[in-house]
Amino acid sequence: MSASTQRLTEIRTQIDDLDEQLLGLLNRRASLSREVGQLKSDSLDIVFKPFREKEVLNRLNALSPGILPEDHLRAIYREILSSSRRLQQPQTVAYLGPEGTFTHLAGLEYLGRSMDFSPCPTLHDVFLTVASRKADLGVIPLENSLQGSVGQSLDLFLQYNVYIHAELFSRISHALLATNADLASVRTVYSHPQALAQCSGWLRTNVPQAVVVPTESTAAAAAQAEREGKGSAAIGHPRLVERYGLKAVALDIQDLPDNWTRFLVIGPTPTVGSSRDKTSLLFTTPDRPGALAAILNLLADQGLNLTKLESRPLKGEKWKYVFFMDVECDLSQEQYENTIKHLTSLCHTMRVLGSYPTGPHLYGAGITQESS
Ligand SMILES: C=C(O[C@@H]1C=C(C(=O)O)C=C[C@H]1O)C(=O)O
Repeated sequence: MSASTQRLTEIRTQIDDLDEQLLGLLNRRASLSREVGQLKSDSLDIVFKPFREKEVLNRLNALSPGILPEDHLRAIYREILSSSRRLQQPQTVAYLGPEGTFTHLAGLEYLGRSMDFSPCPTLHDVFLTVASRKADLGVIPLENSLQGSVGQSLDLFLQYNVYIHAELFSRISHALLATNADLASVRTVYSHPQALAQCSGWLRTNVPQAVVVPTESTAAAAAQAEREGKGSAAIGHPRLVERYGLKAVALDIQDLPDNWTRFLVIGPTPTVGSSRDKTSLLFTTPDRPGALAAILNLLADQGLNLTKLESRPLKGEKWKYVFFMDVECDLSQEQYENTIKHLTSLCHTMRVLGSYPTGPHLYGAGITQESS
C-alpha cells in the first residue's frame, strides 16, 4: 500500500468517526428542538422564529474558524433549521407558483427543503391561503432594486389580515428561455410584468420584433412558451430549463447586473417575542396640511430611521393614498408603546404589519457565491 493510499484510509476512518459524532449531535439537537416544539404547542406559539434562527447563524459564523466558508455553513444550517421546524410541526408554505418561480426558489433557499411548499396561481391566492390559515406561511415578492415595489403585494396587505414574519433579499438573474435557440424567430415573449420591465432594454435591442405578453409568473410564462414552441419565449430563472424542457437562449439579460428582489415571509398571526430589527406599518392620514409631516416628525424626534416610505392609491377612493413604511426598529417593544399610541392618533387608520429581523442576501439556491 502506498503512503498516500494509507493516508487516505486513515483520513476516511477519521471522517467516519466525525460523521458518527455529528449524527449523535444532530439527533441530540433534534430531540431538544422537539421539546421546544412541545412547549410552543402548549402555549399556542408559532414554530418559525426567524430572529432566533438569525441569532443561531450569527453566533456560529462568529465562532467558526473559517475553513468552512460562511455561505456553506448557512446552506448546511438552512436544512438543519428546516428539519428542526418540521420535527416541531410540519409547515405548509404558500408561494406564487408554479414550481420554479423566483419566489419559490427564494423560499426554498431561505426556509429549506423540509417545508411543504404549496404553489398558488396568483399573489391574491397566496394572501388568501395564508389569511384563511390553509398555510402556515407564505412567500411573496415585495420590491425589486430596479423596478421598485410590486404594487399588487402592497395592495393585498390592505385586503388581508396577514403579518410579516421575515424578509430576504435574493439576487435575480434572468434568462431568455425558448424551445428554439434562434433569437430572430422569437415573435412573443412571456413573463411576469416585473421580469419584463427588468429586461426591457435587452428585449428592445435583441428581439425588437417580439411582442411582450404579461403572465401571472415567470414559471407560468415558461410553461406557455413550451406549449407554443417555436416563435415563443419566456423570461425567468435559468433553472426553468429543466422543468419545462426549454433552452436558455441568453443568460443574465436583466438591464443591470446587480438586480435584487426583496421577498417577505408572511403568516396569519402577528409575531411576538424577542427583539427584532425593523417594523413595517400601513397607514392612511387625515386629509389636512401637515398630516404626513406630523408622523415623520414623531419618528424623527424618537431618532427612528425610515428605510422605506411608499404611497399606493386607496382603491375606490380617488386621489386618496395609503402609505407603506419600514422603520429600522422593533416598535413592538414595550418602550415604544407610547410612540405607537401617538402614531395611531396622528393617522386616520394604522396597522402594524410586523416586526422582523433584517434579512440575508441570498445569491441563488444551494451553496452560494456569497463569500467567494
Ligand atoms: C428550536 C426552535 O424552533 C425553531 C427552530 C430553531 C432551531 O432549530 O434552532 C430556531 C428557531 C425556530 O425557528 C426555537 O424556537 O428555539
